[in-house]
Amino acid sequence: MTSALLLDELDACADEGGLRRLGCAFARFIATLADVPPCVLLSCVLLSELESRGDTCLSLDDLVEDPCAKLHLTPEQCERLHRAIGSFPASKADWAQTFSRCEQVYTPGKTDHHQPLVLENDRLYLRRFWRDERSTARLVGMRAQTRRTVDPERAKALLDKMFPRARDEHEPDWQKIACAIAARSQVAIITGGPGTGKTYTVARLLALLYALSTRPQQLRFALAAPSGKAAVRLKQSIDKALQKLGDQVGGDIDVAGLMAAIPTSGTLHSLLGANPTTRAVRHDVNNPLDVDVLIVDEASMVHLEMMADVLEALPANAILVLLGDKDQLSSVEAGAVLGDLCDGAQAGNYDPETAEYVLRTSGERLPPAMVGTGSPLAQCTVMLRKSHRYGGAIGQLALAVNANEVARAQDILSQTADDAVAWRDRARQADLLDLAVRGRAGAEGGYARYLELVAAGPQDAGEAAHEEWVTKVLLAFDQFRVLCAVRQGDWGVEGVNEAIEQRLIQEKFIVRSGEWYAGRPVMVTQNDHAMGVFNGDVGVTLPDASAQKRLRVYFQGEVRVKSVLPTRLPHIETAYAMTVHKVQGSEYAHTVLALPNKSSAVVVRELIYTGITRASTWFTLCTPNAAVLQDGMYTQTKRISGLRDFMRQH
Ligand SMILES: Nc1ncnc2c1ncn2[C@@H]1O[C@H](COP(=O)(O)OP(=O)(O)OP(=O)(O)O)[C@@H](O)[C@H]1O
Repeated sequence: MTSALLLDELDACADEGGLRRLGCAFARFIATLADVPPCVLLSCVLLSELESRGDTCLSLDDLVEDPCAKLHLTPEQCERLHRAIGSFPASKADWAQTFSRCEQVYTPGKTDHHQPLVLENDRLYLRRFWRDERSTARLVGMRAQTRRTVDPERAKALLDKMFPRARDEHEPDWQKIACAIAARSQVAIITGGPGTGKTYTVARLLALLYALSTRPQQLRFALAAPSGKAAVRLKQSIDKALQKLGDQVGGDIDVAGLMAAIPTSGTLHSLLGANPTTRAVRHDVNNPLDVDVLIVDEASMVHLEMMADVLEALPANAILVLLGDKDQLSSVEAGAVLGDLCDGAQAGNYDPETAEYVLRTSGERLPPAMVGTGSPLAQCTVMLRKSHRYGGAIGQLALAVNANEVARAQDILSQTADDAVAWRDRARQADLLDLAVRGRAGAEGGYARYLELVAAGPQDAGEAAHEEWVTKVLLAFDQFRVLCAVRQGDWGVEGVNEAIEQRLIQEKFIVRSGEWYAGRPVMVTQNDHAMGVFNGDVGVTLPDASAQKRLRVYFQGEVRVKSVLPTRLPHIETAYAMTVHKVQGSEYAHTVLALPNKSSAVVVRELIYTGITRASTWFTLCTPNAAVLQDGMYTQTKRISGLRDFMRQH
């Protein structure tokens, strides 16, 4: 009876917009399977809500405090739920007992009936997240314990060639250390902020593996990233780094042979042969990937399910290298895998045996404070600590935000000596629109530049001139971007896009007669394999090369531009302004970050850090209310996950 009452109250909360319907439907489904106490049904709804926020499980500690508090409901709605439930288990042990008595909850050690819920390590899981966390921990743990044999003299000779030491350099060369460590590992993690040389390092790692291999011509490499754009960027950066390396090392390493052996880079979805509609993958433990070395870039964006799939599909003797910035926003979907795996990366936690190996193979001495005891994975993890891209204000600002030094961040933002950083505080939306159209003094950017190119059109008739023009327009558009933290309101991506469009019409940069017009930038919001466009791809609408001036949307492909008819793109949104989440893995010469006028759970330190580090040359912060910056910097997202605990068990 109370269960029925609770389910009705939950539906009422969903009707009022306070809860996702999916969670309520899940609770109803569980109630049809067995006689389940109301507090367990509420936990089902909570699990579903938490999943939508990126958590993989529900901690019993949170339940003891107040299960309703986590639901973000009104006090009145909470009271109704409390009334329907009656009383809650009083302690963590009582909650654990309630769950373990429930038929629909599996507790490891008991008979497994494939129940939809699982209780382990004082956490309640939906079964698929429990399975993925366990399997990720098991497979990463197994790989971390496997050592490959490396000839230390040969490795040192190669590493010395690839990383010549500057005379005045006294700090350890973490890039060289990363290569030495990764060369003996079946799984390696190379983490670091933007411009710390993750790609530079991995290009050298590939050269090292190639040169150390007894059968280099047969080595099968694969490069992948969570988004198409990041995949394209990875291959371009590796090619560039290898070309330079070839000039540096001459004939000592067959860099040309290596470059020929490296295929184009793709998304993780395409690597695994994922079916976009069913989530099924073609490659798994029974049909493993045909690779010896897999490099995954932007690993902070890889969600739990994807990481578990990659690990399952990778042959046991293949080398997996994860590259990413552990401090960036986590994946949109549930999990914070890279952050969890990099738990001790800052501290190092290297064993004396690792320190000795690193010294022998690279000549680098690990700082004594970082040597002690650590997990097997810590022996395979390296954090790069020196930015080669930012010496100035942007780098300092990113560091201050990351270290939660609010006053220092505000000082850097307020200084006027360095044009790289500017702060528009107490901004009105009109200030943001000025920035969006013309940029600011001391910094290039503003959408006027690419729209002037659009208006000028190709220099000549013919396909070649058209393609040259399209490439220039896409390049110019990609120099500048307005980023928003939220979706709704005057400072959200929807309102800002609309306002920028109106301003561009007023200033006659665009002529809009319908939904589609020349110059309209759009972002794809759903993968479309048939059209070859993927979630997050950004293109610009332009007249095609024919005399009819029919509009097409042009995207930068890996080698050439590709185009799609607007009518073939049902899932897009205008992209003058984009959310910070959507631009992870991208970089613009000038980035403008607009924060909303009220603090919210979305504006957190990782988001501000990720926004700042999208800028390569100029960064402008636009805040209607400076308190939102402060509040955001103080707040760090803590995704609930049991991966760290599972890792400790392996
Ligand atoms: N040891 C080094 N010596 C000289 N230049 C370097 C070194 N390491 C990196 N760089 C240069 O610094 C720039 C940034 O390096 P890279 O792109 O590898 O960094 P990243 O960490 O992969 O950046 P992102 O966060 O954008 O992915 C590149 O131009 C690279 O050539």
